[in-house]
Amino acid sequence: MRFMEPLAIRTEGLTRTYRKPRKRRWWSKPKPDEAEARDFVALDQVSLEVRSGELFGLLGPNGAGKTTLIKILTTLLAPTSGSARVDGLDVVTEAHQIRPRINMVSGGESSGYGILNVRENLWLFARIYGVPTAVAQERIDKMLGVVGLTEKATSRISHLSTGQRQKMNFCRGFITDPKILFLDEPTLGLDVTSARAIRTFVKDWMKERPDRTLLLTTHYMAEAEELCDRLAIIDRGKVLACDTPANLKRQVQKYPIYELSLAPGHRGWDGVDKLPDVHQVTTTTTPTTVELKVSLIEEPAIGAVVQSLVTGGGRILTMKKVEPTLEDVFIELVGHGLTEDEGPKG
Ligand SMILES: Nc1ncnc2c1ncn2[C@@H]1O[C@H](COP(=O)(O)OP(=O)(O)OP(=O)(O)O)[C@@H](O)[C@H]1O
Repeated sequence: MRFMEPLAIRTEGLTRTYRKPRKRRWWSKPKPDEAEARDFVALDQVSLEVRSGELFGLLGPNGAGKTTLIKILTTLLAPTSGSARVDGLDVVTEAHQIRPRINMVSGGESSGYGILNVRENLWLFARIYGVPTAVAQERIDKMLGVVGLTEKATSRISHLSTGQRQKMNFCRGFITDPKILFLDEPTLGLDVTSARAIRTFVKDWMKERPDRTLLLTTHYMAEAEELCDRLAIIDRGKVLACDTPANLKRQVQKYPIYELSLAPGHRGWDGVDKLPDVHQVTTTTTPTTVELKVSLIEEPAIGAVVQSLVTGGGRILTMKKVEPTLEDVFIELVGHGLTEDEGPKG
C-alpha cells in the first residue's frame, strides 16, 4: 500500500450544476427534456488532492468554476454530486466541524459593518471564531502593519477606499489562525507594493507552521508561479492539469530553446539547422540585429551551434536560454491566454 500523506483537501468526482433561470411561458408547459437542458455544469467531475502544508493554486479564466469550488470546500454551497473532504471531514455531513478550522477571503468582496471601525470589525470577527480578545488585538496589530493599514485602525470602514477594504478583509483571513485558508484573488486590483507585501506575508505565514494549508486562486501568472507549490489549471469546470509550476512548464517545452542576438552583416547562421541534434532554427531580422531562435533535440548541441556561428563569421551579441512561462502552459491547455477576452460561452 502507498504511504498516504495527510490530505488537507480531497475531492472526488465533484460536480456542481446551476439551474439557469427559465423564461416564464405561462401558455406552454415545459417539454420533458427542458429541465436537463437548463442545468449549467459549473464544476465537472473534479478530483483533486491538496496535501497538508501545501500552497496550492487554482488558475483559470473567468467563469472556470474556481469560486464554485471554493464555496463548496468552505461549506457555503452543496455539491450536486461527488464528494469533498476538508481536513478529512465531509463538507456536507461534517460542515460544522470544518468551519472552525478554515477561513476564506475573497479579493473582490466588500464585507464588514460600515458603522464599525477597522479594528472593531476585525475584533468582532475574531470573537465570533472564539479568539480571546488579547490574542485578537495582537494579531490585528500585526496584520494591519503587514498591509499598511495601521493608521486606519480607528477609521469607520465605510470611509475606506475599495483597496483598503480589501486589505482589511485580507487581515480577517489570518486573525483566526486557520488550519486551512482559502484566498480567492487576494491581490486583485491592489497596487504593486501592497500586492508584493501580501505575497511576502503569505509565503512567510506558510513557512511559519508546516501544518498550514493555503488554497489560492489568482489571475496573475507571476503570482501563481511565485507562490504555489502546485497548481491546478481549471477551465469550464474541468481540471486540465495539476502539477508543480516547474513540471507544468516542462510539459510544454518539448525541446530546450536558446535565443541568440547576432550583429547583422554576416550570414554565419547558414547551415546551423543542419547540425546534429538541432531541431529547428528561426531567424528574425531587426534594424540592428539578427535574432536566432534555436530549438535543440539535445541541449549540449548548443556548443556546436555557437562554434558554427563564430566560425561562419557571425558575431554573437547576447545569448539566453528561453524558459516557457505558465502563460505558455495555459495557452497550450486552454487554447487562449488567461487575460484574453473569452467572449460568450454556451
Ligand atoms: N448562482 C449561480 N447561478 C447560476 N450560475 C452560476 C452561479 N454562480 C456561478 N455560476 C456560473 O458558474 C460558472 C462558474 O462560476 P465561478 O464563479 O465558479 O467561476 P470563477 O472561476 O470563480 O470565475 P471568476 O474568475 O470570474 O470569479 C460561471 O459560468 C457562472 O456564470
